[in-house]
Amino acid sequence: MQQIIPGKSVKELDAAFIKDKGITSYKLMEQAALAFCDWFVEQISPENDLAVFCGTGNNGGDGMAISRLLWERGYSVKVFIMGDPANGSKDFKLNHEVLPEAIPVQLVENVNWENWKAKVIIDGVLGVGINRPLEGAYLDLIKRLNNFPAKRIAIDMPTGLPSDEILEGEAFKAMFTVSFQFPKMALLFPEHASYTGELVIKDIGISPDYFETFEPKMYYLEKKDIPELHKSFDRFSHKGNFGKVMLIGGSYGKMGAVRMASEAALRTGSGLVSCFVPRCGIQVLQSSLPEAMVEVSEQDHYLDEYPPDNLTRYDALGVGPGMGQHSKTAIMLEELLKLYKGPMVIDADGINLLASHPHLLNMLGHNIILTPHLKEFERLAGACAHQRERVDKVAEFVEKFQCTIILKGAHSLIACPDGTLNFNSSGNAYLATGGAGDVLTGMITSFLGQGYSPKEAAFCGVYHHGLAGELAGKVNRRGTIASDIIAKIPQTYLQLGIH
Ligand SMILES: NC(=O)C1=CN([C@@H]2O[C@H](COP(=O)(O)OP(=O)(O)OC[C@H]3O[C@@H](n4cnc5c(N)ncnc54)[C@H](O)[C@@H]3O)[C@@H](O)[C@H]2O)[C@@H](O)CC1
Ligand SMILES: [K+]
Repeated sequence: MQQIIPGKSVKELDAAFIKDKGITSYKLMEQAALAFCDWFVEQISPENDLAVFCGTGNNGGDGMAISRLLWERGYSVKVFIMGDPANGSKDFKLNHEVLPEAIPVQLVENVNWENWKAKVIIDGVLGVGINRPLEGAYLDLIKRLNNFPAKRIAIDMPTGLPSDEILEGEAFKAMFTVSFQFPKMALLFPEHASYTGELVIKDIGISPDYFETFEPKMYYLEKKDIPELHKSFDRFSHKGNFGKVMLIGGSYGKMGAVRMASEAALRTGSGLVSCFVPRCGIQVLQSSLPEAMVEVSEQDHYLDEYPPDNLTRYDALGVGPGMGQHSKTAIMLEELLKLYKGPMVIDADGINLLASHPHLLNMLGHNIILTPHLKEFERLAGACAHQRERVDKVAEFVEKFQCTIILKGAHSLIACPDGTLNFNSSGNAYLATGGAGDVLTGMITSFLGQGYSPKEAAFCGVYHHGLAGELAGKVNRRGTIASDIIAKIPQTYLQLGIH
């Protein structure tokens, strides 16, 4: 998996790579520029005139190299330099020197903005070298570019965005950020969505072993990582191999949640799916999901204090969807935690009950995966000012209670008891729809039931869920509903080449 390291470590990483490979830093910059251009030519046709803004550090060096390479590929390019080129970094200067004379170059301070035009703005002003908020001429430039009607593309980082912290002040509002080798952590924060735009990661050839010495252990979960996590089944496999799981939840008016989680478990491949619901749920489930078996609790409208009998029948449990927060249900959850030693996902009202009965937290452990969204997590662990703080709190929580946490959102964070923090790459905004979380619970429960470890189940569940959302979103766009995501689960296996 691709490791994410702090922006301040990038120089050290590059230096180790360059030394080891016996190449120059200029060559590495050229590789980065080529990777950017390979992506660019697929997106933007040469009819568009380009304005490339370059600082005088290595981000500006990238900008210069990209200007040359795109000009060679037939684009009309103009270069604008922010800062004093005489004080530029070594590789900025080298790339400045080899810039073809046909490319016009101007200092930003000399630009007459009246009648200035460009269809595409490429931001190579500052990258991971940023060490303070933008001010003065830098701030003026970025504000101007943000208001300009052009397509905006950032090289490595949008200028002004710190690589690992929350933005203070202003930054370039990119529609696309093409980041080299790994996503800088701040590009994954929800607060920065309008600055990062669509995130593209381009490999520049630095292999994973160069990352290993760096802390913290943060990773980016990508499509290529998923197939090897999957178990293979053959034609002699029987439904027992695919696991027997139970989804526990539902309450009066919220039976859909447990129904969707159960269908998602079936679509993810579970051999047998049972539900445990209040009495009022039996008709709903039996008539809308005939593949699932149903057991009922004594009460009509909520789950009473007694968990289902004989829990050892199940390979995994998923608890919480639509469950409500009745005090009797809290007792049932406590009993479950006492009695069931197999793997378990706890979601939604299950998490809310943990938050309102904190003594239960000490019963968590390696076999348990919690799947809170941001607000549910804050109910568990206290309010957080922003995602940076939340990431730290998630890591602390997991260290303390030794369970897995999946903090849901764009780039869901999977924090594991082995100390790793893993950000997901799949998914899109169409996943933000009622019931999508229930679908995720069903999927992870299914993987646990199929014998995947909690870490493998969390990775596969989150990745496939995001991918199903992407596939559903392609067809249904803003009209995507959770059932559409369920319907696309089988196709995610096809897309990943898994049988
Ligand atoms: N060999 C390498 O080091 C590679 C670097 N790459 C590029 O190099 C970039 C990092 O380059 P640098 O380390 O030179 O840093 P940057 O080019 O990001 O920044 C240059 C300098 O700007 C100054 N600065 C910081 N904050 C400022 C502010 N708010 N206002 C004005 N000036 C400010 C700092 O002195 C900083 O060193 C990466 O983001 C990436 O684009 C890529 O070419 C890949 C290879
Ligand atoms: K930039």
